[in-house]
Amino acid sequence: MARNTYYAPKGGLPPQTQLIHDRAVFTEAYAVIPKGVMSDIVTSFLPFWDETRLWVIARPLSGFAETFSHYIMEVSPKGGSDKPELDKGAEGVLFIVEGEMTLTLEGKEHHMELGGYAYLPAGANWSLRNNSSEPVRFHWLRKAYEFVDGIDVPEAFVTNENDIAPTPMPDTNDAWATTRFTDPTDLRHDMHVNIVTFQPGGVIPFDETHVMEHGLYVLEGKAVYHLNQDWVEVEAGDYMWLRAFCPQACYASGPTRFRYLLYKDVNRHMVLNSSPAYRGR
Ligand SMILES: NC(=O)N[C@H](N)C(=O)O
Repeated sequence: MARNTYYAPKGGLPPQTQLIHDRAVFTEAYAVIPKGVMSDIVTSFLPFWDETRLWVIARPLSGFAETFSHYIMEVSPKGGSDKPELDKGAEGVLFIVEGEMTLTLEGKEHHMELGGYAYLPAGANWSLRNNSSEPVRFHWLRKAYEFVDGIDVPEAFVTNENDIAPTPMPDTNDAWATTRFTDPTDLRHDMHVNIVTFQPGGVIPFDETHVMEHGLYVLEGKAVYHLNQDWVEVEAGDYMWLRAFCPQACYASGPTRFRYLLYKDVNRHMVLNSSPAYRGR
C-alpha cells in the first residue's frame, strides 16, 4: 500500500481560512492588498527610524503614472525619528489609527492620538516620538510636491478628524459624506487625503472615471467595490490602489458604516511630452 507523503514545510501551511480570504489582486488598472497579506514577513524598515517597522502599500511604479507612496507605520514605545523625511521635495500626511505619539513640527510639540491628522509641507522640519507604553500605528502618505511659480507652499497643520464636520454629497440623504482636511479650492494643495464615509447601503451609483489616482485604505466596515471591470469585496484593513481613469463605484454592504482614507492628486497640469520635465522620465 502506498505510504502517505508529507509535503508540509516545517513552519506549516497557512490556515485554510487564510487561503480562502486572501484576495490580493494586481492589474494594470488597480491593486487590492487585503489586510491578511500585511503580515510580519512583508515589513520594511527605514533609515533613521528607531523601533519602527512599516508596510509599504503604494509606491510610484512606472515613473509615468503613480504619484504617491503610502506606508502603514508601526512605532514601538520609545521609537520614532529625528530625521524622518530625507526628501526636501516631499510633502506628507500622517493619520493615526491606533495609539498616541508626539509630533514636533516647526519647533512646536503636538500630542496626537486616534483620528489625529498632520499635513507636512515639502521641506517641513519635523520629528516624531512614541513616548507611550503601547505601539502607535499611523498612515504616512508622501508625494513629490509640484511647486508652481507664484503659488505659495501650503502651511503645516495638525488636526483631528473628530474636529471636522463631514460634507454630505448632494442628493444622497447623507448616506455618502467626505471629511475634507483641505479646502478643494485652495490651489496651493496638489494632493488631498480625506475620509469618505458611507452609511449602510450608501452607494457611489456610477463608475467614476477620472484623472486623479487613488489610494483607499478601509478604516471601517465592508463594501463591494467596482474596480475597472471587476467587483471586489473589501473590509476594514484592506487597501486599494487605483490608477488614473480606473472606473470605480461601490456599495456599503455591511451592517455598519463603511469608511476609507482616500488619497487623490489634484490641481496641477499634466506633464506634457513637450516639457523639459518629461525628458527626465
Ligand atoms: N472612489 C472614491 O471615493 N472617489 C471619490 N469620489 C473621489 O474621487 O473623490
